[in-house]
Amino acid sequence: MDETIRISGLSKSYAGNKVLTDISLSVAAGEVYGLLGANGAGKSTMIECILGTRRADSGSVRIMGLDPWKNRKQLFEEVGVQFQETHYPEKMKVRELCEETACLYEKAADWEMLLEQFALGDKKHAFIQELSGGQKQRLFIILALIPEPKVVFLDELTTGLDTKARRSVWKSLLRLKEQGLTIFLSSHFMDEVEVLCDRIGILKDGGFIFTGTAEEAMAQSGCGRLEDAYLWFTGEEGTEDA
Ligand SMILES: Nc1ncnc2c1ncn2[C@@H]1O[C@H](COP(=O)(O)OP(=O)(O)OP(=O)(O)O)[C@@H](O)[C@H]1O
Repeated sequence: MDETIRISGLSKSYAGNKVLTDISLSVAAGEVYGLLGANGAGKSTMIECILGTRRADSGSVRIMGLDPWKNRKQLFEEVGVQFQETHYPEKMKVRELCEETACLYEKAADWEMLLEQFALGDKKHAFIQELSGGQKQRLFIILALIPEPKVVFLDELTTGLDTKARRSVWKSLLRLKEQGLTIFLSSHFMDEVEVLCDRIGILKDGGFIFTGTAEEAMAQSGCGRLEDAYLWFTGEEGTEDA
């Protein structure tokens, strides 16, 4: 197995509150890994600690053998990132943002083709502030793909997208997966996870309460649907109105 991401003993606290405790994980080349967990479970923290945009308290991370702290520049030539909250100047046009992003990389994808692929071709000359929430989300995915990455991190991939846009994003990502892209994503949508992910990890109380395939999650829980299996593992079902 060619390993793309290796995480060993990753821990992170905020002001003494433990969010991640001794997390270890390995993601193979070409694999799509889905990180699941309730709001506040630590998914974004984990992605940020993996990428080195947030300092973990302990543990080590290697992405394609590179240390995100020590080999930052080299790493970000190979890694695409879409963060959950991304702020870009609103007075900038879509075309300008894509061009500027492409300039940062030695080799860059054909962003005009990506705009077409993600149904934003007609928004090339629009200001970012004129885009809807879902259109911005798709633009952020495109920006993550501009470096022609070997691995891409997508935090809450399709939050805010309508049904058609979600399906179109899935299709594009499956095409990229076929071409060998490794994808690490977080999601709250079980249908999405079932379509895209080879393996999932469910975070709760700082650690993984399940790792394996969606089928294994359903078999272990005795649930016929992934959403029910997820609720079974997390114990979230029926807790809201109790
Ligand atoms: N900068 C910070 N300072 C203090 N606490 C933080 C900080 N960032 C996150 N937290 C806390 O850490 C916990 C994990 O947050 P995180 O954003 O990683 O969760 P998440 O699983 O991505 O949640 P969501 O699904 O809501 O996006 C939460 O309790 C959050 O309040």
